[in-house]
Amino acid sequence: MAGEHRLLLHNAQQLVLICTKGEKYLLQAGMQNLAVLDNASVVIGKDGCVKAVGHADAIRRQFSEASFEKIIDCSGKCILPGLVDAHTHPVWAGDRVHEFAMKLAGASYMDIHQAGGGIHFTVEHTQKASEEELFNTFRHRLLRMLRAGTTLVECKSGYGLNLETELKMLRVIEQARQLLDSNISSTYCGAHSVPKGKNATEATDDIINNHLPKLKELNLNGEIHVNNIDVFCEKGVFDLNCTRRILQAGKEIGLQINFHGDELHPMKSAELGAELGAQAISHLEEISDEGIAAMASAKCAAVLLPTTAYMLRLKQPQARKMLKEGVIVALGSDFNPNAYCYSMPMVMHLACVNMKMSMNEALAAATINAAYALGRSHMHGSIENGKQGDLIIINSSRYVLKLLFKT
Ligand SMILES: N=CN[C@@H](CCC(=O)O)C(=O)O
Ligand SMILES: [Zn+2]
Repeated sequence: MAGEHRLLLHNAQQLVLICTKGEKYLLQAGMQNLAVLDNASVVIGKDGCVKAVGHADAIRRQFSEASFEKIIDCSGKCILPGLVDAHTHPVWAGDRVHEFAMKLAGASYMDIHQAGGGIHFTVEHTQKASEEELFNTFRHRLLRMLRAGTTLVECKSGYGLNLETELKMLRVIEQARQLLDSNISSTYCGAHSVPKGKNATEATDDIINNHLPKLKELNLNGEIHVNNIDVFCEKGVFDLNCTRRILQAGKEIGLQINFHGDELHPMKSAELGAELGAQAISHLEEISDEGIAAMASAKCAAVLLPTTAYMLRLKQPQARKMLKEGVIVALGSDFNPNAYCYSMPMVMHLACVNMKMSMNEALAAATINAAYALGRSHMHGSIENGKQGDLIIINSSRYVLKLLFKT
């Protein structure tokens, strides 16, 4: 029987399952006690899903008569589920290296934004760029992410702001979804900034009256597949009221709420997200105690972004307090022209050093919990029967050594 199954990975020194009971997310206790098998094997079926996983001897017995298209000897190596990056801005043109110099000289993120730079600078360049140019740079970035172990990545629009360019970005994301190996969760982020010539209320009206109906139409006829709606809820950008209106309207057309909140100023974004049934909120450096409690009881994931606090010299998000209070903590790279990091191993490393997460907590946050933040943990984020067989093999006998220590 030739190639009855697609793949056998056998004899791994460590096989990091993450969890084993179909958990949709892990809270602190579960994150600290990840499921790991020593001397184990995994079988991937023709459909690309996990068929069996277990101790090497048991798999050998169970599949003694079976044939495989490919067999990889993983002796001395570790197998993990593909990493999940729950927050990126990967489609854009025009670099912002000049702003790094301004920041090093003391300018804040908002100083640059209010002077017309930052997101506005990227919008200007992205509006002018062709779809082909955007696709080519995006493709390169996704491949770099894949090489660093990311197999599911959230990708935002948000450097268009006008309908035409937002749709151009979403088409580019759609093209990558169809042509490349990475799994993508696509996010409409037309409220990433208030476009020049409009105030926040006018921009909000434009999004609700013009952008969202068009997205609904294109989603329904299958031209694009947008999964999430995002808003930059921040002082001087979109206030709580505009944010509420946009997120609510997005939810009404079937999008999951997943937005930027409580980053530079306390906005009560966490409380709003919990109230609206958000799947996730990102950043949260300035979250209130009430916001932490509300997110814990609403099962709304906190997507923490260690590169942002590092690059902008912000205070660190309170990962330890969130974990203690029962929040589902996930991680993202926040890859964008201001935080140029493709690597989830580096993000996990920063989460350990700067946010005081343990190595196991960081790995759970970059796998099952990041998948939950995207509403995809039924198929991604752990190695369990029936889930997508996106795996990484690392050339190390202990996963902590190579993945979290030597990033
Ligand atoms: N804070 C808003 N958005 C991005 C930054 C985007 C940009 O500066 O281009 C973030 O998540 O960090
Ligand atoms: Zn962001």
